[in-house]
Amino acid sequence: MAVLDLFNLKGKIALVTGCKRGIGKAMAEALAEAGADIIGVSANLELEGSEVAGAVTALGRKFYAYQCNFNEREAINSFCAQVKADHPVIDILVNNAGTILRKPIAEHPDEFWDEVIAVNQTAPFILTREIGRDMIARGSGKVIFTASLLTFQGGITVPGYAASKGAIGQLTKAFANEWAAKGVNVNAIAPGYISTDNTTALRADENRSRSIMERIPAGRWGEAEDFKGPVVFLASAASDYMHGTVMTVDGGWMGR
Ligand SMILES: NC(=O)c1ccc[n+]([C@@H]2O[C@H](COP(=O)([O-])OP(=O)(O)OC[C@H]3O[C@@H](n4cnc5c(N)ncnc54)[C@H](O)[C@@H]3O)[C@@H](O)[C@H]2O)c1
Repeated sequence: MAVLDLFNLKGKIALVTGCKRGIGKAMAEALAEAGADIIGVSANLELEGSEVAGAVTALGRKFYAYQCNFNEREAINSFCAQVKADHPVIDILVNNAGTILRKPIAEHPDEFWDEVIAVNQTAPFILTREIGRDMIARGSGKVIFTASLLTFQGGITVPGYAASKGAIGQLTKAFANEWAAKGVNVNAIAPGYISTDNTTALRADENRSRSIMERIPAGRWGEAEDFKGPVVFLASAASDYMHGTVMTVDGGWMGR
């Protein structure tokens, strides 16, 4: 196969969670540019007529909008049943949706812990198990988890986030160990410090923002667009021999 054909996703269908904005939106658009139709899912009924839906359809690809609050276990189960009934074949699953709730550990409420673990850890586990089950039956599929620098580090005031993203690193390996021989690639992308709504407060704090930037070897914060290449790579035949990898996209932060 010619090398550029390895990245071609024509005829594939990709489910991207949390694709209304930020990294998920850039990834959905990139997968569509590479040829895939997109199933988008968001916590609210906000994807109908959204910018991402417009961008995907303008490329001549289909966009299917779904709603699911990943903080509700029953909603996840019904979403999985519905999307599998509507789309018997899903080739690519991108577990991007995530949330972060900050408070020092001594005052950290149970509700913060429960919500962050539910959205960042339990939902991607259930989705991957349910949608991946059909992938292993077919003998092909690509799963991409979204990790973080806090997959490797503890962070400050975000214990649930660090615990859930650490778990994502382990789940990536656990799924890969069972599914690599069944033709399904399971890998993760670990973003560094990226300019999205997730980091608005951090970037507004001039001192913290400057000290973060001084530690990034690339000398700049990341942008959502920096994830377009990595996601297409992990979703395509170009990465067929990659299993259980947590790929940092962090301007060099982890190597420092
Ligand atoms: N921005 C960064 O610096 C950074 C760093 C490391 C990891 N990440 C991870 O990258 C992913 C995308 O983050 P982003 O920066 O684009 O953030 P974002 O806040 O712009 O997007 C997060 C997405 O997740 C969705 N989401 C949140 N809670 C949900 C729920 N209960 N149910 C369903 N969907 C829900 C949101 O609707 C949104 O579309 C997340 O998993 C995040 O943890 C981001």
